[in-house]
Amino acid sequence: MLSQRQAPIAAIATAPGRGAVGIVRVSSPQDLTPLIDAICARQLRPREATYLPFCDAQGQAIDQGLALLFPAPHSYTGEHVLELQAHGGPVVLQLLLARCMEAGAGLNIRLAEPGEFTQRAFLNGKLDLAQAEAVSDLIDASTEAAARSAGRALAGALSKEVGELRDALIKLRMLVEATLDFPEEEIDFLQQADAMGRLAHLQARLDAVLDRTQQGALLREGIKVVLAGQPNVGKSSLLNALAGAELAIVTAVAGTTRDKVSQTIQIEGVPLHISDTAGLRDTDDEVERIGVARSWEAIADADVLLFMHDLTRVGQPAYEAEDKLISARLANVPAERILQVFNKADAAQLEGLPDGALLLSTKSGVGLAELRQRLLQQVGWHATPEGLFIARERHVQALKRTREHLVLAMAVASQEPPALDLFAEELRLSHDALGEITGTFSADELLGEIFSKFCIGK
Ligand SMILES: Nc1nc2c(c(=O)[nH]1)N(C=O)[C@@H](CNc1ccc(C(=O)N[C@@H](CCC(=O)O)C(=O)O)cc1)CN2
Ligand SMILES: Nc1nc2c(ncn2[C@@H]2O[C@H](COP(=O)(O)OP(=O)(O)OP(=O)(O)O)[C@@H](O)[C@H]2O)c(=O)[nH]1
Ligand SMILES: [Mg+2]
Repeated sequence: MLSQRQAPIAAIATAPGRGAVGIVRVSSPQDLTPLIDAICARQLRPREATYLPFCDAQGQAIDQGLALLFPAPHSYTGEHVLELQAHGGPVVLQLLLARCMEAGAGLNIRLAEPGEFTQRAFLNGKLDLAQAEAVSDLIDASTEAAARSAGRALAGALSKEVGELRDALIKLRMLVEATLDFPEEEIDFLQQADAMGRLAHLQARLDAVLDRTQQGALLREGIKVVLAGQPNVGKSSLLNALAGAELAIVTAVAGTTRDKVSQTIQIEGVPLHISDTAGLRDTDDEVERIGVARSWEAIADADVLLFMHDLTRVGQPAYEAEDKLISARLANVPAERILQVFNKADAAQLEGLPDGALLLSTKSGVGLAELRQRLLQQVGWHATPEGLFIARERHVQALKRTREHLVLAMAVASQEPPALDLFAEELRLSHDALGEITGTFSADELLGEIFSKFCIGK
């Protein structure tokens, strides 16, 4: 690992394809002069763009571009970074990258792994882990709200919240550890230092951060919504209405949809990955049967199951019989994940419906706005995107573990007599869990997992 880290790396740092300008960048702990001499044929002033020809091994110009040298440690990675800003065609950039590999052979240069520039920035203390993840989330953001929130996380919004919790935790730990050294004072400590009061305060702050982090994770991961129900109830019509486009075929024929049709839309910046599925029924049609099997798979995988009823058929014996069969099979889907909606409100009489039933007409648009709100409510979205930072499920889990150990510490402290060493240990475990977010305590394995999901050149 270490020797790998020490080799210079190179990659095309702009998305492959046609762009006006493209960048090949090199990051190296060693001095890059030999490579610069070979390609740029002159010295570069630090952090100053120089317009020059990029030379191949024969001294022929590959392109005319800007060379930019960031000497260590004042660069993105904290190492020496050379940027060759060229014309953005894929072939010229590949040529330039190949030229860097050739000219850097003596330095043992190799191609960069995905995320390796940012990983080096992390290892050299330029970014903490939460910020490094935000770099990737910024690039991958699928909504404007997600991009803005990733920008805030990159600027350190999550790190700052975590840092404040950490400081409070460290203060408490210092008090406890000091007391451990003077066992005769143990009994008084918890009262004198108001350990319980501090813990309660810390927990309240942690809960606030956890809430914001959960909202940030929703913004990043989005929600998997599956539209299901009997054939012909209007599932595909709803997908089209939500997406604002004719994505799925709609006909009056029951059994129109066979394959799952998926589309990501956004509501208040929260990405919703919506899947329309084949109507649920027993059928002799082989293709439709496979479609229905896929519907059930999608249902099992849904964050929210939007189960649709057809008001023009509710109460009819055949419809109700089918509904019973389906309901029995739905019994193992947690009730809080299911949102029941009643469609075709424009064409039916509306008596005898359950209280709070969500009425809809994909035809007239009635109930759509309410449905959007209910979808967000269902997954616990209550934030306004302004001021939010993007986060990941990993951060949520680490905060939950931090909280668990705080709660255990409180339990220990309220025993008679309190076991101060156990109290100290729970605080330490809480501190460790918190440290996983910014990467103070993170296994190599976790780091590998995180950075491998980046795009190449980042
Ligand atoms: N051309 C180019 N544009 C880019 C990047 C890049 O690597 N190259 N970035 C890549 O992601 C982002 C900018 N990130 C950067 C982060 C730090 C430094 C840097 O030079 N840091 C020094 C000096 C800081 C200062 O002067 O305040 C340092 O940290 O010491 C440069 C770019 C977006 N735009
Ligand atoms: N009156 C009325 N008709 C609707 C409404 N929504 C859908 N329909 C009609 O109901 C029929 C079935 O609509 P689809 O969207 O194809 O239904 P589906 O649930 O996807 O059907 P399958 O793919 O066969 O499972 C079509 O003729 C639609 O025009 C509505 O709100 N009101
Ligand atoms: Mg359909």
